[in-house]
Amino acid sequence: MKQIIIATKNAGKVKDFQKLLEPFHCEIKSLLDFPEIADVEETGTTFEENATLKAETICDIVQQPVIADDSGLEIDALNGEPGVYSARYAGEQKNDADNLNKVLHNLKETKEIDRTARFVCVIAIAEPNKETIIKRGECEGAIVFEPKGEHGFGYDPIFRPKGLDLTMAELTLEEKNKISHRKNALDQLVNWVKEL
Ligand SMILES: O=P(O)(O)OP(=O)(O)OP(=O)(O)OC[C@H]1O[C@@H](n2cnc3c(O)ncnc32)[C@H](O)[C@@H]1O
Ligand SMILES: [Mg+2]
Repeated sequence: MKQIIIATKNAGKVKDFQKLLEPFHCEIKSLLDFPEIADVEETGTTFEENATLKAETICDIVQQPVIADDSGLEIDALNGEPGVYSARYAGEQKNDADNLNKVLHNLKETKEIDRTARFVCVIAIAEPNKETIIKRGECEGAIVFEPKGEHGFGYDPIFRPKGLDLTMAELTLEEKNKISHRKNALDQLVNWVKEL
């Protein structure tokens, strides 16, 4: 069975990818299986730069196909913040609850109609001696006023996908994976994943 390494230490992303990649019958590993590999410093200013950096750095180390994901939440009323800085929005500790509470605080004067936002996911696939492939997926929606739901991770409890009356965290993993930014990015990479 072919093995793909997801260059992330985020357990929520690993779960998303495990489910999304199930149809391809490959063995999924992540950096949680390689605790000796240090975090890649995300020095880029775009999702594309950071996804490429993570994929290529880890591919250099493991010498096998690597998928990296750089993602985040863009909020229109905050000029696109937290954006590429989503993981550390409320500080270096990278705490999901702190991050979403900071968003709610910064939007407390913002009316429902102005709370539009989108999740962005850029996936980079790096393979030894091949050019890295990069694709972007998005999921449009809005920021609610109170966190709701127990599923998912990160900002899921405060993000309501467009057309739904539920937050992303109130959806099951299967339901999230039909509409998510990560699904929309991976859909463009199906051919590459099949050939890995
Ligand atoms: O860099 P890696 O190791 O992959 O893990 P990370 O958690 O640092 O990941 P990013 O740098 O890509 O930052 C992504 C941020 O956006 C959030 N995020 C990404 N995808 C999400 C999703 O599907 N649902 C909710 N929040 C998400 C996530 O919680 C982080 O705060
Ligand atoms: Mg990160």
